[in-house]
Amino acid sequence: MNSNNIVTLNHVSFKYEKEWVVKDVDLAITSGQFLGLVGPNGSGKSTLIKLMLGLLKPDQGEIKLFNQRMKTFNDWKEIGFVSQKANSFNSGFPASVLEVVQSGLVSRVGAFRFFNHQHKQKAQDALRLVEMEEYAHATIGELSGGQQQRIFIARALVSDPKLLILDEPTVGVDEKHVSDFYELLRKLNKEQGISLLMVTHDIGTITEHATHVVCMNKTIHFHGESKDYKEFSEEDLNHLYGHSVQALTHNHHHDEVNHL
Ligand SMILES: Nc1ncnc2c1ncn2[C@@H]1O[C@H](COP(=O)(O)OP(=O)(O)OP(=O)(O)O)[C@@H](O)[C@H]1O
Repeated sequence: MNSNNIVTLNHVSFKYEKEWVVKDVDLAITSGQFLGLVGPNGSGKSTLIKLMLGLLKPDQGEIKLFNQRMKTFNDWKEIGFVSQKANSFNSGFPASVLEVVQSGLVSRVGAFRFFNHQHKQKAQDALRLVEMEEYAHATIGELSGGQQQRIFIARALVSDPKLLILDEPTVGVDEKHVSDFYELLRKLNKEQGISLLMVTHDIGTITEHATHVVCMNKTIHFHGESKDYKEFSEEDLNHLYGHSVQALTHNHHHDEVNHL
């Protein structure tokens, strides 16, 4: 047992129906890491995250959060989650940015109580962290995909989590804003000390940002420091993805990356 472990998976396997989707996964996320999770379409990345969040139950193996068994763990404010479709709000959706961010505190406040000044302050602090303070009173649907993404990160940060899990957060973010987005993640990781787990298809760029990389296709094929992932050969990747990924590692355009 490592006291720095935030998430620990021991021999975790899961199937929705007959086929294993996650098979015998051993993995630890330790405090301070920025872990990039990559793998082909349908390789079990989102399923693995749902298992970590307690939304699915493993068929085999065990998951611990902060060294506590999932069954007894109830400190969910320690884990923030931003889902895949968080940045596709309909432009008519009638909620202000501040309301969306405050809604991240509902589990603390209780569904039928009102937000007080302190909650509003926390929401404003979270907006400052993602550099969206001036949009507090804007309507969420008016913002661009990239701006909405930041708001949903603020919503996940409002309860001061130790781990932030992001499922494909750069999808829908304008390409010219992707580097600003990575800069935000760097700041959260290095300056705020928040550990990050990010699912991404950007196998070409993730090693520049993440401290560690996990590459999976049902089982884990690589888990280590980003610098060592670069040595995981193109041949290994082609084998794993079942086709040539050479072009993809040098081209970060989403349309092409999504073919993985
Ligand atoms: N609710 C479900 N019921 C049945 N099968 C499912 C369900 N959700 C996912 N699957 C299947 O499980 C496998 C893994 O899916 P998962 O979404 O975890 O992969 P992924 O790596 O996140 O994929 P992508 O990169 O395309 O988002 C796929 O074959 C998928 O079709």
